[in-house]
Amino acid sequence: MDERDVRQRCRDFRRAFPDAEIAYAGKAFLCRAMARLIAEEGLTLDVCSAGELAVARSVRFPAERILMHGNGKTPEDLRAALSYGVSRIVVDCPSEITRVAALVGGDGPAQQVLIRVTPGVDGRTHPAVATGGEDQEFGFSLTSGAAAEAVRRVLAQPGLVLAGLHCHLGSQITRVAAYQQAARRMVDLLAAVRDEHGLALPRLDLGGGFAVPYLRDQQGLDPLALAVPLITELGSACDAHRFPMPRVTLEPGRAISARAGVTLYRVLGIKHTATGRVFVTVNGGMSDNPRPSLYGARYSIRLVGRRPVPGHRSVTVAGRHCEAGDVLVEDVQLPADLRPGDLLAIACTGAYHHSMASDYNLVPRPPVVAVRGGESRLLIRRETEADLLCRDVG
Ligand SMILES: Cc1ncc(COP(=O)(O)O)c(C=O)c1O
Ligand SMILES: N[C@@H](CCCC[NH3+])C(=O)O
Repeated sequence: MDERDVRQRCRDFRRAFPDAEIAYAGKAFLCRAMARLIAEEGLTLDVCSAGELAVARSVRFPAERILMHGNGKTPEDLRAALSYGVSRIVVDCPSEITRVAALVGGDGPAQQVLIRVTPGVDGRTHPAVATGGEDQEFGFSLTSGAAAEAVRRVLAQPGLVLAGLHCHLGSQITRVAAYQQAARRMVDLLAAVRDEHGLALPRLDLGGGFAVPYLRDQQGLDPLALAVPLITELGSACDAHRFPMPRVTLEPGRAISARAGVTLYRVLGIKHTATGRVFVTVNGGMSDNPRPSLYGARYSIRLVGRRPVPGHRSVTVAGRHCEAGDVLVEDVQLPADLRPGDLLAIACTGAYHHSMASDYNLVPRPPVVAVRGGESRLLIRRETEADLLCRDVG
């Protein structure tokens, strides 16, 4: 992980949206050093489990700068959030509203909540990461009236303070217009809440999902390109309803950490199939990067550490797991003299790689190393056989 890159991305967001709260989505990549960095850069942290919160707590991340998300928060998640005193809990289910209120009880300080709204906006992204439309499991529908009903339920709970509304369109969103449309619809709802309850909610959280290009021919969404059109749209929607401009929160995950990450693999073997394909097998795969098999994600890869002799050929880089689908990069040009022992580097692996890694086939998870100014430092050590066995108590 290139530490300077992560810090620069945090600053880019803060500069593009000087009046907004920028909340890093920890699900993209979180460890203690990352939580410290996010705190130092003045960002808020979005956690979605007691586990992510435990990392934040272990570095004393300020509770007033933590949001808790999740469409299925367990009682343990909620208890952890309340006992640490997180700033806001984003409620995502009718029963969660009463559950949080019951946990707060009559004596404790009231808990601030946001309501996660499904705005009915198509982010035009991969269906597995699209959360702005109706037919998926996140949020209270704006269209059906479920969101307005959730507002009534929260307002009826004395232990809860409704701080505002939230929506998240999904991930890898490239269109500014999708965020503008969501902003308009959310302001309509804020105005409807004011008209019904006489209450101008102060906060509007428009989620994350800002696209990152993994390959040269892919489109990203630069915070600077988004900022003016989005904030202008929001301002005119507020003006139209004579609604005071709410405090905006944005929750970038991938856009902060993806490009900082490079994964190194060691070539284990090279095989020619009867059909004429060349498979290069490496010492990792779907256990450190499930994204090709989940979303058909594509990556760039290159030989590092030595100068190849001229000449390339098309190969498929496969992982070491017992699945024919464990392919990291398909049909890519790599040096023809590639051999076992070589190192291959895959770019743009700083988000949703280590955080989605598994122990499949009991292959230990790789370490994470930070680099800065020519120095390297271990952030997460390599998993060992002892780690793999330590929970196995049978
Ligand atoms: C509620 C919420 N906020 C923010 C994010 C961050 O998304 P991304 O990493 O695509 O910016 C996610 C994940 O998609 C999310 O579920
Ligand atoms: N894991 C997904 C993104 C999901 C974001 C979380 N809501 C990816 O790698 O693209």
